[in-house]
Amino acid sequence: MVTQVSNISALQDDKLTPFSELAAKPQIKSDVLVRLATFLQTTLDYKQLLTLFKREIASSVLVEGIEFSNAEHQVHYLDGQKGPHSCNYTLSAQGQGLGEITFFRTTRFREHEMANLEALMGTLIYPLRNAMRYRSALNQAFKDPLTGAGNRIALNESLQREMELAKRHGHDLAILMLDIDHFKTINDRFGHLVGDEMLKATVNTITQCVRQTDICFRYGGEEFVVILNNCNIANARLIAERIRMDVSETVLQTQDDNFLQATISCGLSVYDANDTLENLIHRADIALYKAKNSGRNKVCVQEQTKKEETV
Ligand SMILES: Nc1nc2c(ncn2[C@@H]2O[C@H](COP(=O)(O)OP(=O)(O)OP(=O)(O)O)[C@@H](O)[C@H]2O)c(=O)[nH]1
Repeated sequence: MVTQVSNISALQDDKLTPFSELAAKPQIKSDVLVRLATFLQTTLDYKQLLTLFKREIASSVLVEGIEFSNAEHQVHYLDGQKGPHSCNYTLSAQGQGLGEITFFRTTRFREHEMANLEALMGTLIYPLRNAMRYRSALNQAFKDPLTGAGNRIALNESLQREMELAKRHGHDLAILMLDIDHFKTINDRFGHLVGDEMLKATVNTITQCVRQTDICFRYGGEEFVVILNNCNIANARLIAERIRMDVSETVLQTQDDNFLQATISCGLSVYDANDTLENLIHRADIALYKAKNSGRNKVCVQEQTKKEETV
């Protein structure tokens, strides 16, 4: 299989500076570029943007697949098919890296087609930069700035979506509500900054104990919720136990060389098709209350039947 990869070129702003001299000159009429630029201003969604771009350039250059990746924004997207021939570009705007874009197709890209492609890409740079900025702003709006965990808005959105998916596909879904034990004492003895460090360390430990698709949210001060999708009660208990153990074994070294260890109490509830978001959270909250009242550093379950049990 022959793979054609063009020399990687740095596309800066709307100007392309290829490492190798391309003899061919672009043959794109200015009205095509204006039309394309106008189209690309209609969305801030990078996936839509790339789909639009692929569709709109079809009359100038046939492209069967576009792959875009941006490590900083954790974006990797393929529109269409990968083919045996490809040309790849590193994109940047005003010195800011925008990621890599690769065009694929079954037949070889001719030099004049690459020249056209590069001219067309000039219209993509700023809309793509805006789309990346928008994505970053959206992500920030859903994050707790201290710990990096999702915030309450993100929790509500994600849990609602996961509940709908679980209902539609008959998947299991469980949530954990976790609360650091005697956190007030840590704040009182060592100060709020150390308390903050403890919150961050706890989120780190929690996220290391779960799959990437299971997301951790800060529910309140020192309270967190983890959504465990595709997870039945037995597995949810195991995960909750693992988090409880790992948190109790994590040692936080303060700047004054104090070594702190915290424990966590956990309430678990499992989604039932008749549940509302509030019900599901409420049951996890009741289970957490039970764990606190029965000595802390424990995992408790609150089932739909209102039967409570300790792991
Ligand atoms: N450092 C820090 N402390 C916080 C933050 N948000 C809430 N808190 C503190 O968290 C503490 C919570 O205390 P309590 O609700 O009494 O709970 P607790 O001391 O953990 O006791 P139990 O939950 O019953 O084990 C309070 O002292 C809050 O001020 C924060 O962002 N940073």
